[in-house]
Amino acid sequence: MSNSKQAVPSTLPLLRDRIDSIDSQIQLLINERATCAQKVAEVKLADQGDDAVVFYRPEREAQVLRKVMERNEGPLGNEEMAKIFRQVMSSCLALEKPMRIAFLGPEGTFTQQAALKHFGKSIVSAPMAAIDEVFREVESGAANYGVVPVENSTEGVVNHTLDSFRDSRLKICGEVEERIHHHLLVSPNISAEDVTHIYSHQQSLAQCRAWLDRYWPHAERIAVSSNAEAARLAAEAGRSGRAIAAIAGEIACELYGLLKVSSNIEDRPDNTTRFLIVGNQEVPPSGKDKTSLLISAKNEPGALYRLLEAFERHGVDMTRLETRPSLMSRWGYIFYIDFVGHYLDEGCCAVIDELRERASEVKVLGSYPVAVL
Ligand SMILES: O=C(O)C(=O)C[C@]1(C(=O)O)C=C[C@@H](O)C=C1
Repeated sequence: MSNSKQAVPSTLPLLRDRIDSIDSQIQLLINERATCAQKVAEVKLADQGDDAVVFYRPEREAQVLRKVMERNEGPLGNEEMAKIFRQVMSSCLALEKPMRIAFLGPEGTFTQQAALKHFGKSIVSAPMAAIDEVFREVESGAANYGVVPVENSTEGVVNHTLDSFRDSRLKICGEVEERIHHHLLVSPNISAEDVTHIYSHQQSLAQCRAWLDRYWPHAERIAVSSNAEAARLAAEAGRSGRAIAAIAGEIACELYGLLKVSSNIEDRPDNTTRFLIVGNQEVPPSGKDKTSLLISAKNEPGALYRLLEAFERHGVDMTRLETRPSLMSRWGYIFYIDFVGHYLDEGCCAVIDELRERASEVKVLGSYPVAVL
């Protein structure tokens, strides 16, 4: 084993020898860990059987990554170290069973970026044209899990995602938050000075409006179906010598071989989107969880108050309340509520039991680990 107390060599060749020695130890340990993961898969198969076996364990992954961050002593930062272990676990899970993850496409969207952040890069990611198609792909078993956007700090909730839970039996198995950084991108053989049109999704054009007004006031802004589509169009135009630019993220930049003219051009530096992981499994407690509910309130005076009062009385911290038309009656509404804790926790269980008496419908969408990365 490497002894970190040894005197650190001072010459480049000796330092590189030391790095080679450490690398060989790391490589042995990673393969030892992967062998353990293979044994875990055998135990899971023996315990659960071929049809019911669930290899992906979100609660365990969250616990592993939290421990990594808690014991980290640097110089690498906690998040950087957790990302390394995220990929190690992704590779180990792929050894147990390769995961096919459906996401709101096309290739290059922030949702794909979020899927790779949450599951690591050893997955097969499948782009879907719409959010309900992501749900259907997972419900049919064609994908193991799905990743969909649920809210953005600038634009608010994604209604299509909330509405998809009304009729779906899928459970929320996790969440991931992605800082949304927009970049101005052009094809490598295009000069930025020649750009006359800037393509992006309407939301992204809106999120970069002040920057565009200041630095590119004369460029025409063209809204397209997604940032990834804008990046594809910029790459395609570049091949025929047409000077158009795209506003898109890192993954689209890499995917379509574009160059960054300007980075992080979003007007609000805290621009963040939260994504949900949906699947066919309930997740056991991880020690730091949240729960999402769908509730149909009775159409009577004080109905909403009585629902919310139960949380306060049981000391359960409600973190989100969204309203959507119920579609069951013209002015009926359903409520999406997030709260801190797992539905199996005593206080949360008591609240849910009371809600079932006070509401016309209570659907537990899932309890899942609070986002770690
Ligand atoms: O502990 C398990 O259940 C494992 O399968 C091992 C492991 C890991 O690499 O740590 C891999 C995949 C799971 O999603 C969780 C953890």
